Amino acid sequence: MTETGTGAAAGPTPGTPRASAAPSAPSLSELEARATAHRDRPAYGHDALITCDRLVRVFAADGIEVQALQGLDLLVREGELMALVGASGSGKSTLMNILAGLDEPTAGAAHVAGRNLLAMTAKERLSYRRDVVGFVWQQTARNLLPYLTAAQNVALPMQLHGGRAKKRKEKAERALALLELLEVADCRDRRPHQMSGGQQQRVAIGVALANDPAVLLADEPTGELDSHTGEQIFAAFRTANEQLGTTIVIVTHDQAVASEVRRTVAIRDGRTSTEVLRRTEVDASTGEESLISREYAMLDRAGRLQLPAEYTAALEMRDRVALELEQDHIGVWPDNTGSPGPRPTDQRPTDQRPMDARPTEPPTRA
Ligand SMILES: Nc1ncnc2c1ncn2[C@@H]1O[C@H](COP(=O)(O)OP(=O)(O)OP(=O)(O)O)[C@@H](O)[C@H]1O
Repeated sequence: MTETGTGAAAGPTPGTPRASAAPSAPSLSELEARATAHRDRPAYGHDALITCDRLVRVFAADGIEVQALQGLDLLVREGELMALVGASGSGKSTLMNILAGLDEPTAGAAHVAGRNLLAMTAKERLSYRRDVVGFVWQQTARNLLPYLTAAQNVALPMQLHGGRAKKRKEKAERALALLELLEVADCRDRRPHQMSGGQQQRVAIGVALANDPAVLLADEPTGELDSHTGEQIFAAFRTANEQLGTTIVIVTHDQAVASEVRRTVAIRDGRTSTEVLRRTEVDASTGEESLISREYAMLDRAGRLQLPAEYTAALEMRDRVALELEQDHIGVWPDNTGSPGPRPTDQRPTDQRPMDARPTEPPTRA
């Protein structure tokens, strides 16, 4: 096997050992062509609605530094309804606060709907929070003003919105239309304490949608609710996504919510680590529909890949691994320095088979 200290992306021709001779120096015209290609290629995330590029957020408290985000990359396309999951302390809320315009990253880049989140003036930040993003928080009490009715709560962001002023009647009509869409029109004249937690959260979604934001952010919106009510809240998000086309990002610990969306991104130690994509497949012969779900590891822009802990533990991989580029996948072997390298695949006992990173036919979980 070829021993290599660099990523497979710069590896040898598939299936052949890495050449030992140094490559010849590129000519001036080759260097020029490379520089032009580099300059002309589209920027990372140019076609995404949300782009987080190597986002870092360091908190300093009592002389101790906490790296809440450690170079997080994330792209969200317009019209997506996706979930963010991760252990407590992995950085989910930190990311949401940055996307909501409530906090600023220490380094990296973040763009939402064409706004650069690191270069907004106080005035731009205010207009961003009013018009570009809407948010729904876990604590139902944080989402609504207690002394206003549901209809008044939904109309309030429209009243605070500057510029193209809507007439009072139009605002009231839009507030009612949103409450109807979210199936809480019957609560329009009730104050929050006269509504259930689930009704309050649906009204809160109405408030977040009032100014027709490009993005709706929700941090644990079903956290304080029982599972049945949680399903109803998730249905309300789906309605907003499908009928209004709003892009929605939901942070959740709720497995039912995470498994309902097409895309779930997991954050680990302040970085995106894995992603589960789901799609519906129809059996050509029976016409039966089934949900196909596949888990992918994230490859960052520097070519770094985080291997799942259970995989590395199963093969006792630590510190170093050996890589081999094959025609359609990359093999990853535990470091067995001092012992012969892995034998060709067909002669290897099953328990010594490498972990394969194939571009096609990844494991499928229903
Ligand atoms: N204002 C702050 N000052 C200091 N440390 C902070 C601050 N906010 C967050 N942190 C730390 O940053 C890390 C990430 O926190 P964050 O709240 O983003 O995690 P989370 O994934 O949302 O967790 P949870 O699921 O428990 O809400 C944690 O170690 C947390 O203690």
